[in-house]
Amino acid sequence: MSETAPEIRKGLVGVYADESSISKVMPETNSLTYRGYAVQDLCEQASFDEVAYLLWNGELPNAAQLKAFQDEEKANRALSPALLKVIREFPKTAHPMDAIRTAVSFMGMEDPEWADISDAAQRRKAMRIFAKAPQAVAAAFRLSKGLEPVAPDPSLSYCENFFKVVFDKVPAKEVVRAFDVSMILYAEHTFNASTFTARTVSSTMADIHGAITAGIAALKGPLHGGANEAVMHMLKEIPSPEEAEAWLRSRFDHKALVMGFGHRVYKSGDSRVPTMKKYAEIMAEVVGDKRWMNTSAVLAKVMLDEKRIHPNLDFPAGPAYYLMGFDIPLFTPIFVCSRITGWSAHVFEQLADNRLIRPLSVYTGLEQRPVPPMSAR
Ligand SMILES: CC(=O)SCCNC(=O)CCNC(=O)[C@H](O)C(C)(C)COP(=O)(O)OP(=O)(O)OC[C@H]1O[C@@H](n2cnc3c(N)ncnc32)[C@H](O)[C@@H]1OP(=O)(O)O
Ligand SMILES: O=C([O-])CC(=O)C(=O)O
Repeated sequence: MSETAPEIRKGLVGVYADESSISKVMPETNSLTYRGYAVQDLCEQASFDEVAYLLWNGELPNAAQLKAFQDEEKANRALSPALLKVIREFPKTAHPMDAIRTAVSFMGMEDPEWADISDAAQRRKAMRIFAKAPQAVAAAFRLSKGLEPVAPDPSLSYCENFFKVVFDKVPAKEVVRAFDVSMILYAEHTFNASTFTARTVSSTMADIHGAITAGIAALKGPLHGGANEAVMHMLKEIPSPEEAEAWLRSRFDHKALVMGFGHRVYKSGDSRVPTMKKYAEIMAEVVGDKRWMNTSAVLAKVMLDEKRIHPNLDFPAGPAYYLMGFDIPLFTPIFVCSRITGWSAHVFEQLADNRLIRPLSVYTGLEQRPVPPMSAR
C-alpha cells in the first residue's frame, strides 16, 4: 500500500485551528465584527473602554457596568515599587516592546494570584495587566529619555491617561478621539500570529501573564504589529510625496517588502483601514502637516495599480501616531495596550474548552544512524 504524503500548509495558511465567538473577519466583504458588532459602528458609537468590556464579557456594558469596569481599571493602574525599580534598571537603549514584554513577565511573578488559572482569577489578572501596561510602557520610555515616570491619573479615561503618563499632559479632544478609535481598531483580530501564540501558551494551562508576554513577543515582529513602526520609518525615508513613486519603484526593483501592505486574510482591503485613514487625516488637519498622508496616498495608489496589494491597518496607524506626537518606538507598545484586551478574551475562551495545541511536522532530516565514537568523528 502506498502512503500518501501528509499535506503541509506552511504558515498554517487557510487552516482552521479552532472555533471562536470573539470576532469575525469577512475578507469577501472587507468587514470585521467584535461579538457581532461592526467595528466601524463601535468606533463611532462606543469608547475603547466599552469595547474592552465587550470583548471580555460578550455584551456591551450598561452605564453601571461600564463605571464598575473603569473603576476597577483605574484602581489597578499603579506599578509596584519593585517593578518600577526594575524598570529603572532597564538598558536605556532597550526597545519599549522589550520593556513592556519584560514588565508583563515581572508582573506575573509578583501577582498574588499567579498560580490560579481559574476563569475568575484569569479575569482579575487580565485587568491588572491591562491597567498597568500604559504605565510600564511610559515609565520605561520616559526613563530612557532621562525623564521621571508620571503617576497615573484616576480622573482620566484609559486613553487620556495613556497620553498623561507618556507626555505628562492630555491633548485636545480630537487627538484623544483619534487615539481611542485606533485602540478599538487594534483590539482584536481572530487567530492572528500573536493571538494564536497567546492561545498556544494558554493551552498548556500556563498562566495569563505568560500568554500575554508571549503575545507581546510575537507582536513585535515587523511582519505583524512591528509594521506600524516600520511604516513610519519608511515614510520618513521618502524625501517628499513627489518622490514617493520613484522610491517605491526602486523597492520593487529590489523585490523588497513594502511595510504596511498586504495581509494574510484580507486580499482586497483591510476592513479597518478606511476608519483609521479618516482619523489619520483628521490628525494631519489638526497638526497642519499633510506630508505623511500625501506620501501615503501615492504609495497606496502605486501598490494597488502595480501589485494589486492593499494597505493594512498599520499603514494609516503609523502616521496617525506620529502626528499625535508619539516617538516611533512607542507605536507597537500602543498596539500592545489595545491588543491585551483581545489576547485576554482568547485566553479566557481557550481555557473554557481547552485542548493542548500541538501540530505535527514532516521530518526531513537524516534517517536513524548509529552514534559514532568520539575517535571516529
Ligand atoms: C496588524 C498586522 O499584523 S497587519 C500585517 C502587518 N505587516 C506588514 O505590513 C508587513 C508587510 N506585509 C507582509 O509581509 C505580508 O503581506 C504579510 C506577512 C502581512 C502577509 O503575508 P502572506 O499572507 O504570506 O502574503 P501573500 O502570500 O499574500 O503574498 C502574496 C504575494 O504578495 C507579495 N507581498 C505581500 N505583501 C507584500 C508587501 N508588503 N510588499 C511587497 N510584496 C508583498 C508577496 O511577496 C507574495 O509575492 P510572490 O507571490 O511573488 O511570492
Ligand atoms: O490578522 C492578522 O493576521 C494581523 C492583523 O491584522 C492583526 O492582528 O490585527
